[in-house]
Amino acid sequence: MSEILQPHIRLSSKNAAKYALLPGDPGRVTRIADYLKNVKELSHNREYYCISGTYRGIEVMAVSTGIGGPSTGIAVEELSKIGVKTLIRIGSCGALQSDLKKGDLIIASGAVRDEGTSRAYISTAYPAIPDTDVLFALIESARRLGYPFRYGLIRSHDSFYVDEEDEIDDFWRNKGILGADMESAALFVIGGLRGLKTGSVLNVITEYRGDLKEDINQYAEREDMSMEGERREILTALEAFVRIDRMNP
Ligand SMILES: O=P(O)(O)O[C@H]1O[C@H](CO)[C@@H](O)[C@H]1O
Ligand SMILES: O=c1cc[nH]c(=O)[nH]1
Repeated sequence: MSEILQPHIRLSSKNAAKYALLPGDPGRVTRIADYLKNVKELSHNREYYCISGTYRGIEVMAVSTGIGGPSTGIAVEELSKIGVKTLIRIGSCGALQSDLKKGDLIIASGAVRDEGTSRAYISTAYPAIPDTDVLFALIESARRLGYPFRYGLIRSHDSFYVDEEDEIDDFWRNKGILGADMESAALFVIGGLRGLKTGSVLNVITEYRGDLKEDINQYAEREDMSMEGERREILTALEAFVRIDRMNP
């Protein structure tokens, strides 16, 4: 555990909690604060906005990762250095299956490693999977809260605006992949290599063959079911921390 100030998240072991929520968007950190008590603003540097607080008596942090594997990898490494042990991504994603609707949750049981960051660490023979306790805790929490969700494989990618994105989506859809994000694979692989417990719960903000740009604009403007999905994923992850903490107090 390092007392040295980490250069990107600008935190040291003095700031660490056992549990961290990892949204991509710094704006989501501000909204997470509404679910916590004793909220403290810890740091804000580049894409990393970091707060701490308590949820049902448990100390948690929320740290934004920015978009994509590289900035997520930096956050995960630096959080690990200061002593954070359990990290759950709460992200937005695009659905690849037609039964998934806006505001539904996808709990990732593994990620296709179609991005560069995890490959910079180790060959794709190494699996991108969450910690089993975290996965089960997320599933149980979503079930108890009564939220619509599916669990299964997702795809993490670096290719938001490539010309062939529809064809790529169709390829993975036909392999049964539920949705697409840009960070979960890096989180799972780096977390696995560093001995961390990781998980990922994603809010469907655009349906299969939906209007991606329009839907992301709606999310940025905090409209419709995407905000309800965000509320659901935050509570699912916080309740998962409570379950995990009961198992390993
Ligand atoms: O909403 P966040 O958590 O950033 O997640 C998704 O949104 C971004 C793209 O709009 C990517 O980071 C993708 O993974
Ligand atoms: O389609 C989408 C939507 C959000 N994030 C992604 O990575 N893909």
